[in-house]
Amino acid sequence: MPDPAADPRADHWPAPRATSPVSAVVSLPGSKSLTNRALVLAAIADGPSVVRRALRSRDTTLMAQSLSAMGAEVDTSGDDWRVVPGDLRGPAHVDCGLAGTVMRFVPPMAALAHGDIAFDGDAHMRNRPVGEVLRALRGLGVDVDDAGRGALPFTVRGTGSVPGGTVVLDASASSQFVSALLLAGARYERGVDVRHDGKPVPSQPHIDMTIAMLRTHGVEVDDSSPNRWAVAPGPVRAVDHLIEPDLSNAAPFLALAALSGGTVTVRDWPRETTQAGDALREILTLMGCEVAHVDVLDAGSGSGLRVTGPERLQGIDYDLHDVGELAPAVTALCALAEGPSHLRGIAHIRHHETDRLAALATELGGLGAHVVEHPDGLSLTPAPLHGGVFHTYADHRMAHAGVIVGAGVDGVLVEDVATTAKTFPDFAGFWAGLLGRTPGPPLDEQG
Ligand SMILES: O=C(O)C1=C[C@@H](OP(=O)(O)O)[C@@H](O)[C@H](O)C1
Ligand SMILES: C=C(OP(=O)(O)O)C(=O)O
Repeated sequence: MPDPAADPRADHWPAPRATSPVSAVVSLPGSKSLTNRALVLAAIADGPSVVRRALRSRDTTLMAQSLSAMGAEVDTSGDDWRVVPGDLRGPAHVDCGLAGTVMRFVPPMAALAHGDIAFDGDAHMRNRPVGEVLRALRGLGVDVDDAGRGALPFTVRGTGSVPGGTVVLDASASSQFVSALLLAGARYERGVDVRHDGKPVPSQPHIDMTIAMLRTHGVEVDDSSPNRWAVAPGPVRAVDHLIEPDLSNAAPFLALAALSGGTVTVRDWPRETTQAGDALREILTLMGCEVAHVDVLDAGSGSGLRVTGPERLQGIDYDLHDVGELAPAVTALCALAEGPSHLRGIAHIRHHETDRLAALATELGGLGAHVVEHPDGLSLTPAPLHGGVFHTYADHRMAHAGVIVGAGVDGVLVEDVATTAKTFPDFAGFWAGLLGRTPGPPLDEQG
């Protein structure tokens, strides 16, 4: 008889408990942010290229499909995805799903196509902000029809070229607005000169990632002045990318070490990276963990990042403005800590897959946590937690928060854990395998 409790398709998945210190070495799938940038750049490059160890997940599959729909050849049959740019053309339809990177990054390149490119997505995607990108595109000479909504659904009516030039926008709701314009900007006749006017732009590492990747493609980017990014017109050279493991998706795995007093090593953690998830090294250190890059893994060859959890997990006061996507996992860990925490600077995560501040306050509060919701963050004071249903709001990182709490507390049922497929194939199976519950895929090594 299969164990129904182990079935990640169940509406309410009993999160496995870490009943003893977890000891494991894990290999994680590739970065969503790196994969989707590499795909966009490959599709507008001057020749064919390969995206090695691409992440295969809902967000990256939607990106690949949108590029194919516009005329690029994208072969996703192996682990290394091959992209041959073509003449971009419409009519085509782009399904954004719930992927911010598809909804924001694809319209500026769709503007280079001949013909109409129509965009829509999941129901909640119609609430996620994109109006500033569309307004900026109009300012750069692109015809966009959004019936005045400033949101999905909309149509980009491409003419095969974009004048480009200077544009001012408010990117305080999402760094992706800036990344989107920079990624396609070199292919505009005058390039782009993007200026931000508004409250601080969040997620700076993601803008740095965009700029670093553009430079790898031979694109000239001037980011020497604050709140201004200029991309010179010119070709986007074809380059092969090797995708790093997704460091933000490492959060729940490293959290397991932190909450159980065990040791978890994530293989191939880069020494240098633009990924926001690298901030986990500092955050977990502040919470009392021992964190170290290791050149040779205890269990064999290869390198990685090793985290060993403390006897008593400490709370933190931390500004997550630059690394907001870590907030759900970090908040869940703070709910298990022995001291109070204050997480600040993340008003913008109310526009992520769900209003994450409200969702975290509600769901952790429902399990007994003392959480106060602020306009730009959350504070938590230690309280005994109990089991119950943890709702996920179609948000992969809410599911990560749920399984983290469930590893530390009996009887947590995570609703729709399968929503993790947005950025991590078979997350639940992997997680269950790690905690000794079958079925689960084999891990590299498990102590
Ligand atoms: O450019 C990217 O790949 C991302 C940028 C960030 O978006 P925001 O700036 O909207 O937070 C991040 O949270 C998201 O997960 C991925
Ligand atoms: C905010 C996120 O995703 P998106 O790329 O859809 O904005 C996220 O993955 O945490």
